[in-house]
Amino acid sequence: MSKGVLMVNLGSPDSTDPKDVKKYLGEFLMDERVIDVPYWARTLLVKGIILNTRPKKSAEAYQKIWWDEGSPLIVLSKRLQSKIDHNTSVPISLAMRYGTPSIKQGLHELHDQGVDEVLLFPLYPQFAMATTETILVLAEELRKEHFPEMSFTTVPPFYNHQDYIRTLGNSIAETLKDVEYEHLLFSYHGVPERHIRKSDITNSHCKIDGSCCQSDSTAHQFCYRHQCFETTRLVAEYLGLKPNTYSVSFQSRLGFDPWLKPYTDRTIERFGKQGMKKLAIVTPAFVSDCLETLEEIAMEGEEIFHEVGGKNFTVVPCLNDREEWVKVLSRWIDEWAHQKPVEA
Ligand SMILES: C=CC1=C(C)c2cc3[nH]c(cc4nc(cc5[nH]c(cc1n2)c(C)c5CCC(=O)O)C(CCC(=O)O)=C4C)c(C)c3C=C
Ligand SMILES: [Fe+2]
Repeated sequence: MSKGVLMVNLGSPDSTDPKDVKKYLGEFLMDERVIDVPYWARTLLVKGIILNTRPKKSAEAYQKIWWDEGSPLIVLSKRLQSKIDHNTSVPISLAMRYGTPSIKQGLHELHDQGVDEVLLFPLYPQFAMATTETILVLAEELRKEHFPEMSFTTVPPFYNHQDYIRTLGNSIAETLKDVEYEHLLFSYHGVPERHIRKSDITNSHCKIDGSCCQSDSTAHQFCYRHQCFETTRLVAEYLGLKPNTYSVSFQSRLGFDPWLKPYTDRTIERFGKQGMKKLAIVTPAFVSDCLETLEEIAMEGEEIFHEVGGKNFTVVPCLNDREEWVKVLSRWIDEWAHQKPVEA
């Protein structure tokens, strides 16, 4: 048996050309775990409505953050992969759930190196059906069809892992060490409330009423909302943050269904209107900076804050290819690679 790792992130369009953005959004939004309505309704919504207007708007947003080497999300994921590759002895491939390099390409790359035992590593701290689950489902479909000799092990969501909490906490502390701020906002990517209910394995726990995420439940294993609150609680504890100096919000909603609240844009606006002048924001649902952090938070978020009288707006960068993070991931991979197979 030969081991290898497939790290998977979300993906980006191939370029900022609206045609490429349309292709990417088409693949992304036609995923039944992202827009979870029946196929006919999804087709009508995505191909009949969203893809007629959104690609132009999204392409303009991508143009504001695009780097000479390409999409920040892809460039940063590649830098992370390359640094981990230097630290570990097992082959590491990188794939994107949407766009390129695809999961199929990543598995082929490992297959060509003789790998038959794969560690699937979704690059998401918190579980969501629109992120972790869709990666695992697609990878398994591809395995059955094209790589039946391969076996998979999965890295579980690491939202409460002490190594992740420490690394995130240190990165926040480093960014904010000489910064004056009145409040630290933990802004997570939003999901429709319906997604949270669908992922409730008990079918009865989830109320999305502010209290269910705090009580003990096996449902939390798959509850994005609970996991976001836990990451926040643990980081706040690690940093010794005082109550009421930090809070949680959810960004990037799409469509008219209720999404997780409070919404980040409205929270920033409210803070400014209440007279807050110095706000810091961290985005722990993303391990790599991307459109959602560089444009929606660092540009749009700052504009909203300034419009309502806010002054200092500080954004904590994602973990990206930070040395401490590279060391943590390399160690996790090495520990998996060198563990002995369980005897039958
Ligand atoms: C129904 C739509 C969407 C759900 C649900 C959703 C969940 C979700 N997404 C991320 C991470 C990222 N999303 C990004 C971009 C993005 N997300 C959606 C829609 C949903 N996301 C759209 C339409 C887009 C594209 C841009 C746009 O048109 O606004 C990105 C950035 C990609 C990049 O190229 O930089 C990330 C990362 C998470 C973690 C998540 C659920 C927890
Ligand atoms: Fe998204």
